[in-house]
Amino acid sequence: MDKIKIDPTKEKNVFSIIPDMEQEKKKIQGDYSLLHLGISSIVLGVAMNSFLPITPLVYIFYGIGIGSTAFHVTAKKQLKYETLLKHCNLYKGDMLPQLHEKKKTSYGYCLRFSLPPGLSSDDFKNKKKAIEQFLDRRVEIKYAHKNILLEIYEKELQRDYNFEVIETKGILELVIGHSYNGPITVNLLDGEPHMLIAGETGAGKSTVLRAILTILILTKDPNNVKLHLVDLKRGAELGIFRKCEMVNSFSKTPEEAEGRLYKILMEVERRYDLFAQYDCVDIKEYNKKFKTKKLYYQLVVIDEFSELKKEKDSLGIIERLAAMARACGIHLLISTQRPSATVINGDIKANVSVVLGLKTMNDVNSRIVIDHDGLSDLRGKGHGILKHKGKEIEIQSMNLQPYQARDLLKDTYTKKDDKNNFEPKKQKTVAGEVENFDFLKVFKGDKY
Ligand SMILES: Nc1ncnc2c1ncn2[C@@H]1O[C@H](COP(=O)(O)OP(=O)(O)OP(=O)(O)O)[C@@H](O)[C@H]1O
Repeated sequence: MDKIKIDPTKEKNVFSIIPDMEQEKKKIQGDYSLLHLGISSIVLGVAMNSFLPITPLVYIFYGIGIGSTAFHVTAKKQLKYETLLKHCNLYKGDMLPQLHEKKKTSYGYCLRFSLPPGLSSDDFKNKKKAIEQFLDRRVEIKYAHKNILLEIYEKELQRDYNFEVIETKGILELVIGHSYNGPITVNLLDGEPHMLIAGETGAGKSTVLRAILTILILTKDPNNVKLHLVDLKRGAELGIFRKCEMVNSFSKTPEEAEGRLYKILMEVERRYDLFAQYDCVDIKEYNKKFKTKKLYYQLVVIDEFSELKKEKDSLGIIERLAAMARACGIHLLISTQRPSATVINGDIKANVSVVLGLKTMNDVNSRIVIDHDGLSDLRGKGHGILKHKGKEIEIQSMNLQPYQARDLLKDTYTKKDDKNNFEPKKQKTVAGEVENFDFLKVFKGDKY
């Protein structure tokens, strides 16, 4: 590890400990004379303006003033990063990483560099501490598409957010947590229909899922949304929701889950037939046409969906649902603690585009989840990166413990719960919803 004792705010110190930086020092001094020229020109322009009528000369002074001040500021910024890279030995021969983009973000800045031949992303990552000392800021270094992303944090995200019920407008607009700019929501009816939550054990998947579902149940009309819960930890995590009116089915084992998924797939097919019959393109149009026989939206929630691979058809059905269910109002919210390439395969990735990446064990898993490193550096306990609509947002989920959720939900418990078995209340079928069809007979053996 490099030992550097400098005050990063004072360039003087930097140059005094790095002898080959003398030239940089001269350049910056040159830029300061530009700044002086800029300021004096503006002052002269203002002075002339108050004594003389506006003349072209005044404009020339203003022009020189503004131009040279701007040049000074840009050159100084550029030099700051060049100095940083040189100071941290991040160059090869006389080639520095090239700065391609500097973006203002909710947390500070993100710089995108390409690397010169011979310099690797690991070289960059090994210098994380040195860069942090130089900039006096927390940084994250990520590798994405052959570029290095250097995220500079001007602010820190709070570590603990108490749970609060946040109302959202959309029928399936989920509250994920807090970012630097306040609560963050994802509307599954607005372009990106399915969501994945991935992270190692203890990363906070169950807690964030609990908070999302509690808010959904407390704030949305159960006549518009129904939930299918699949909890392959034998019902231990999602069990607190099973008696809620909004919950349509609850599966605790891979076999039960497979049966339920077949049934949901049949419902997808039935809805497509309905749309074809009544000349509608999707659920929105259908519900507009048939106001008294509306189809409800369905959210299929699967906690630990990698467990489903024991039932050979289940992953295939999930892939199929992810690919075709959106137009008919059926959406997926799936979580896994095994973000391997076989679980989060190409089909899932292509169709489940909203991703909440929580802490992962290593960079390989991070790349599988969000396409670049970074998740292994998170703090855990609900600290995550949300990928949504082409953006990435650092979030902290709200802390909702099971006993708190149970307390909040008790008024929504409308179902009997005998010996832990879920007895779904006989649903009034909407527009002839599939209920008692022998789906297994029909689908077993079919290829999905
Ligand atoms: N947003 C949060 N704020 C504070 N503490 C949290 C938060 N999320 C999770 N935790 C704490 O972190 C621990 C692990 O959380 P949780 O059980 O949700 O993780 P998990 O990813 O579901 O783990 P597993 O896969 O082993 O079930 C718990 O003690 C929980 O209280």
